[in-house]
Amino acid sequence: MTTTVDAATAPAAAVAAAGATVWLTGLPSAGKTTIALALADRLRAEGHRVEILDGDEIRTFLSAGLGFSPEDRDTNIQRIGFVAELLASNGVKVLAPVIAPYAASRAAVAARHAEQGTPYLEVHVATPVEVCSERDVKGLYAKQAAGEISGLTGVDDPYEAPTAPDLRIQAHTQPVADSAAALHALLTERGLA
Ligand SMILES: Nc1ncnc2c1ncn2[C@@H]1O[C@H](COP(=O)(O)OS(=O)(=O)O)[C@@H](OP(=O)(O)O)[C@H]1O
Ligand SMILES: Nc1ncnc2c1ncn2[C@@H]1O[C@H](COP(=O)(O)OP(=O)(O)O)[C@@H](O)[C@H]1O
Repeated sequence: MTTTVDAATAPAAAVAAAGATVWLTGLPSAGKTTIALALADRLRAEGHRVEILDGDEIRTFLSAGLGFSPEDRDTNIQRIGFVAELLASNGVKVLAPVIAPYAASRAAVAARHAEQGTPYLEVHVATPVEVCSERDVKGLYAKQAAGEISGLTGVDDPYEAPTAPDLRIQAHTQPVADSAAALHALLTERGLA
């Protein structure tokens, strides 16, 4: 059973009360967090309850001690997916700007949501690695190039791009507001905003 609300007929209050998880997957510095923050502002202004489960922050608490091996990344994703589903099934719009490089990990999160009848949207923030490495918000690309770190997603570690996301955003070709608007339109189309 799905909890998605029919946008055409549902009152605004019901749409605002419908929970969902929106997972923004993409490379480091792709713009996942920036777009999630812009969408969160808009949703909150419209009366939605919103939580952002940011990969970076989660690794400080919920996933403290985990590294970036395939196993640790999967554990991280499943933990975030678990919390996201709990929140979403209680009426929260959950935005997860988390790399989630492996298709199987993402599929497991989607399956958990499907089992519970909780709406789940996969969004690929498809900024190319050349643009991400120029932005290099945290200096990781420079460190990898200098040989100070290895295993950087999209450079010397895998990134399995989604083959059929609910939405693929060419985020580098448009302003942040347009990316957030595209995501908002998707939520509206699904009866979630
Ligand atoms: N080796 C390596 N590869 C990828 N990312 C790295 C690495 N080391 C540190 N970081 C920084 O960790 C931030 C959070 O990563 P995530 O939890 O989203 O990664 S994962 O989904 O578990 O793969 C991630 O945050 P974002 O840049 O916001 O995506 C990175 O900045
Ligand atoms: N068109 C754009 N869309 C999204 N972010 C952009 C864009 N142009 C520049 N940026 C910048 O790129 C950086 C992306 O960083 P961030 O959102 O933390 O990425 P991620 O969460 O994917 O690691 C931010 O500093 C943001 O201001």
